[in-house]
Amino acid sequence: MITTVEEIQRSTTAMRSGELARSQESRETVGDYSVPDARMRCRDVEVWYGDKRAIHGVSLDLGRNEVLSMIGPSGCGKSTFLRCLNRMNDTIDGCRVSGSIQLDGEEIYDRALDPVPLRARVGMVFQKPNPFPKSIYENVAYGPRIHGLTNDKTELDALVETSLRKAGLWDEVKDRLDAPGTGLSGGQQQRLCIARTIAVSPEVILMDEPCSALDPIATAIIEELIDELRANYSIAIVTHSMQQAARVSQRTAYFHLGDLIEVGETNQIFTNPQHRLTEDYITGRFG
Ligand SMILES: Nc1ncnc2c1ncn2[C@@H]1O[C@H](COP(=O)(O)OP(=O)(O)OP(=O)(O)O)[C@@H](O)[C@H]1O
Repeated sequence: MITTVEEIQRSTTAMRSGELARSQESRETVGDYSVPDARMRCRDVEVWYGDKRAIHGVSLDLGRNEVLSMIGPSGCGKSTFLRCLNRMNDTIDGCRVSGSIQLDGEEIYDRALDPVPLRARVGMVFQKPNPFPKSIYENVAYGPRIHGLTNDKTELDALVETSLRKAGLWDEVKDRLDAPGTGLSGGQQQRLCIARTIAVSPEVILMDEPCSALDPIATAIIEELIDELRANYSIAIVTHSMQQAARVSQRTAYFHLGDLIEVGETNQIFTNPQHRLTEDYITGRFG
């Protein structure tokens, strides 16, 4: 136990020199960031907010039918990197992205590529459930309607039902499809947002801390759902919960101050991390 001012100073100096030693460790990514037949392939991605570099040359693949977790201390760039994958950063003033990000071999930052259909192919679920102020039915039907995915009302009804079923919500809402989406519980609203994302036939679903506003029961339901969705989609999830990363993902990427420090099989990252910074984070030495 630290009792005197001198001890506090000694301890602080030791911590600083430890941090310095770690900061001088290699920031080359440890582990294989590539996967065969990747759904998304990111190479040397840099992100700047004005003159501040938030992501430093990150290369990382997202495989087919996998859940990839992105973890790391607050401010390390997880959300920034996630938002690159469907060009959501385009909406932020002063944000610049460079490097290569491909979806099925196609450069998503190509000037000729329209980000609106891209965001249907790479859907996003946010931290706070954000249903439209419309009925449950309309929340799901809106996307397919604007993207012209169905020919008539019968097809649209069927698509709404399928999407709500895939999101595990149909049985709870089938008798009140005209009720407002905002009247559902938080966990149901998040599943409604997932149904809305699924309805436009995405290839990839990005999730930015999708359970952080939910209670443990609603969280467990969403985690089960993520596991089921993996059969049809590639999923990248940002989470602050290492337990959640361990439960839902097959691979985990550890970010630190804008660098991708380590990536590998989730089990290996949590039981046998190769980089000191990863180990410090998962053992709770900082974060
Ligand atoms: N819109 C923005 N404008 C300027 N800087 C930003 C913006 N968004 C993020 N940043 C900065 O970029 C860095 C990475 O932030 P980001 O939100 O991606 O981190 P994070 O790992 O997702 O953090 P958290 O876990 O706290 O959500 C931080 O230094 C942050 O301050």
